[in-house]
Amino acid sequence: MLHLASKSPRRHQLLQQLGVAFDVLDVDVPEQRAAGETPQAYVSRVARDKAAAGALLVKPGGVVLGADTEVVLGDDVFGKPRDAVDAAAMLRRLSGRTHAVISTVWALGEGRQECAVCVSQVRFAALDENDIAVYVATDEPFGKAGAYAIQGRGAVLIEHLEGSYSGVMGLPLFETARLLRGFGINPPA
Ligand SMILES: Cc1cn([C@H]2C[C@H](O)[C@@H](COP(=O)(O)OP(=O)(O)OP(=O)(O)O)O2)c(=O)[nH]c1=O
Repeated sequence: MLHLASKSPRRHQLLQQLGVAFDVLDVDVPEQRAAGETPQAYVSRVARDKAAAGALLVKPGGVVLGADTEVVLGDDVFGKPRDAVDAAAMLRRLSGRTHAVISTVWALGEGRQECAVCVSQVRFAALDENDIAVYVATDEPFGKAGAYAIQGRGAVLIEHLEGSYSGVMGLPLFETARLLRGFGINPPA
């Protein structure tokens, strides 16, 4: 049995796209970057913690997926904004620049643990204060790493994407499908 340890409706929707049967586990793990932790190491640790928290809830023999997505600019990691001021500050930093979106997925099964990493580059258009205020007022930035959603109105902010659309949205499907095959779960082609 496959389990997705995630509260993110985007991840549920993306995993459904693969056509595999799964259920959803409600897990809550702290997302706090440790001093000196690289962005890649942080994303991987949080994704693994989610999968490990889920693994405590399931019967032996199951496979648990956990994922984490963060927006990274230089050494700064932008998670989900705390409030509207934080969201506007993130969008101001992303304006007119290229940032990375790192999505890591861990799969934990009996006697087997594997992870996949997906890094995409996203170039934002130059935004003025009005663009930022209008977008924040849509409420879309909340609950999204970096305060935007590629799958929503945020699409109009993105000049260029190099990488994986599903990875930016929260669950890189090519990498996840490959990971699952290693656990004997074969998404139908
Ligand atoms: C960049 C970007 C992120 N996001 C979302 C995906 C994730 O839900 C969220 C990043 O936060 P995460 O901490 O990765 O995930 P989450 O807290 O929403 O869900 P869970 O930990 O329970 O699995 O940002 C989008 O929906 N679109 C985007 O374009």
